[in-house]
Amino acid sequence: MKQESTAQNTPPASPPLSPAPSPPPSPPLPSPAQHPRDGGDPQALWIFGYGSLVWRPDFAYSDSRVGFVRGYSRRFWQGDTFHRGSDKMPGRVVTLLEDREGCTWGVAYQVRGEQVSEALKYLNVREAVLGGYDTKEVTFYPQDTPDQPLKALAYVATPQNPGYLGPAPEEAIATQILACRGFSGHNLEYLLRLADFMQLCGPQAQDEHLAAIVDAVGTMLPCFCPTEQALALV
Ligand SMILES: N[C@@H](CCC(=O)N[C@@H](CS)C(=O)NCC(=O)O)C(=O)O
Repeated sequence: MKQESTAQNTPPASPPLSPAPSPPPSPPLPSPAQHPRDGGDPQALWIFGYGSLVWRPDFAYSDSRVGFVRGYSRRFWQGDTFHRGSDKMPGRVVTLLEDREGCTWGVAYQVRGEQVSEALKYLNVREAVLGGYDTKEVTFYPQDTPDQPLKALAYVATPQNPGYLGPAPEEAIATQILACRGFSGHNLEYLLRLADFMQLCGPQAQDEHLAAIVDAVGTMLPCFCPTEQALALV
């Protein structure tokens, strides 16, 4: 899918200002030599999104492709106390787990010229400072041209970051998602928007971990829905 960005003229939204505690010092931005360049255009960079970035990149880009990376599985194993949770009730967002058999679908965005520094500056705050993610080079396979893979930059939350929660039963993850919200919205929205994206990718794009959490949420939701009596009090 080749999309002309509608975001080219809209400034990237920055995370909402909030009385959140002052974030830790920003980790150094990847230097131009450090991040993968698009072989075709030395001024271009591809950024791979596989969580909130698939529906809310919020930075200007010149092109985008739906596709996948091999050797990684997506897991709701990163805690989040800003965007989809709080210090008292951290939400769960996704990261990439190295997995030889794994395949993770998402969207790669091409940034060019001045878009590169703007995107990296914005994502450094949203992903690294506020989210605990590090950058990693991955090989991205566009859905339409899997024989022409691209080098891309991905933001990955490793087990060494303080927000990392690690594995839990999908039912426990679903309960946490149903209960949490942050400055970017409810954690359930995060889950369902990602599930919607995967639906759009078609039957070849499977994510059993994501599907199990969505199923668990569907089973539990009636318990979280207000009863008639509770609605009568509204
Ligand atoms: N790095 C992954 C995950 C990104 C992600 O979900 N990051 C959180 C930071 S904790 C975020 O940006 N959340 C914004 C939101 O939830 O709308 C991606 O490429 O999409």
